[in-house]
Amino acid sequence: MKKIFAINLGSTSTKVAYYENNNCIIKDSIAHDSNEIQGFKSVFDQQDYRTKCIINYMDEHNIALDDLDAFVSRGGQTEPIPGGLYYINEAMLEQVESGEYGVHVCSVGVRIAYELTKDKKTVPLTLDTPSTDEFEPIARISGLKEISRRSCFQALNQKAMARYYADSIGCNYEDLNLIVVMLGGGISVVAHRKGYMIDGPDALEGEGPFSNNRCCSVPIGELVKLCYSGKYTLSEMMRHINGEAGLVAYLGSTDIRQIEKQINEGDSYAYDVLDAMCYQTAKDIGAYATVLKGDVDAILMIGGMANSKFITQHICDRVTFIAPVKILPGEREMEALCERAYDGLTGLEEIKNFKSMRNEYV
Ligand SMILES: Nc1ncnc2c1ncn2[C@@H]1O[C@H](COP(=O)(O)OP(=O)(O)OP(=O)(O)O)[C@@H](O)[C@H]1O
Ligand SMILES: CCCC(=O)O
Repeated sequence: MKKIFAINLGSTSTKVAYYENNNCIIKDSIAHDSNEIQGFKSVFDQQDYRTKCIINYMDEHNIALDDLDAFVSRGGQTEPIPGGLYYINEAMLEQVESGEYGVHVCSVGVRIAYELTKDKKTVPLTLDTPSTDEFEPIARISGLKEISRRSCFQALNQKAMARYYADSIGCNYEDLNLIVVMLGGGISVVAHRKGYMIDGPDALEGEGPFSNNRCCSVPIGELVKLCYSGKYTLSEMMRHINGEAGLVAYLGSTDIRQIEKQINEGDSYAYDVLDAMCYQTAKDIGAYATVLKGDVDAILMIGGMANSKFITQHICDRVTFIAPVKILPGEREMEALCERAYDGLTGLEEIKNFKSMRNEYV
């Protein structure tokens, strides 16, 4: 029997799951106090705190670290890599922790998986990391010669939900053309063509619709002026676009249920901001329909915000002429992490070794 433990670090929670073979024994979410989280200067400073929460959880549920065959974490950001299962190794951690490819708390998870399994038989794994890059060459040409467009979004849930949808209609993911709209902590609209995510945003650093605390695409000249205004250092500016922008900047909250309540009580400003987020998302769906040359089997709305009628309705109003819209709220990240780790352990799927390729082409 294979014993697998999975972790998935989000901004306000740590999701955990324990599987024996392909059977889910426990799936849970450890909620964190937002004041406690905000007290950390950088996401990387949360490592000890999150590790303690995970260990306590395992102790309370009699899950012995030494007995595990795999400890799998949602991945962190590295140079662009093919999708799939990877061993977490030092080369991967060095890139993840450099922050060069974007900063998100999921990056801390891979370090925790690695540290907790050191000198044990347990293998530390990650799957379909946010740096999974299946772009076509045309999608990389940005127009500014020094900057190549790159893929950075919640690839794990994008792939897991796309496969889940394909299964649910009796099709292969590899036979479908989909636009998958992740409405989660961030928003990413991605074109999937026959099993490959051929174009999508760098959702952490400035592309796509604005979301909870990210600004994403903005008028670029104005952004450059703000960078040189003397008001921000480089790291302050990075935090400004990914941490202090989006809904939190306009409305002081990322809680959609709370924002909807304000709207229902007559807050027209909150209405306009949330409507603008939906408008930008719909506009992106239109753009990605052209990537697929109009041949779109379905538009999937996934993630926590897909629970919001306001959001799904306001997006649908503008996009149903493109393709049928399927609303599949939530995520299948823990299932994907555990099931695919099992496939890796039993030889059904290759487990890749991460190796940096970035100096190979210079
Ligand atoms: N039932 C609900 N109704 C409306 N909005 C919801 C509901 N549940 C969650 N949300 C909203 O969804 C967003 C969070 O989405 P989700 O839980 O998919 O992201 P996450 O796991 O925190 O982050 P990530 O995207 O990095 O995985 C928040 O803005 C939250 O307010
Ligand atoms: C690293 C995750 C980026 C996103 O929220 O899409």
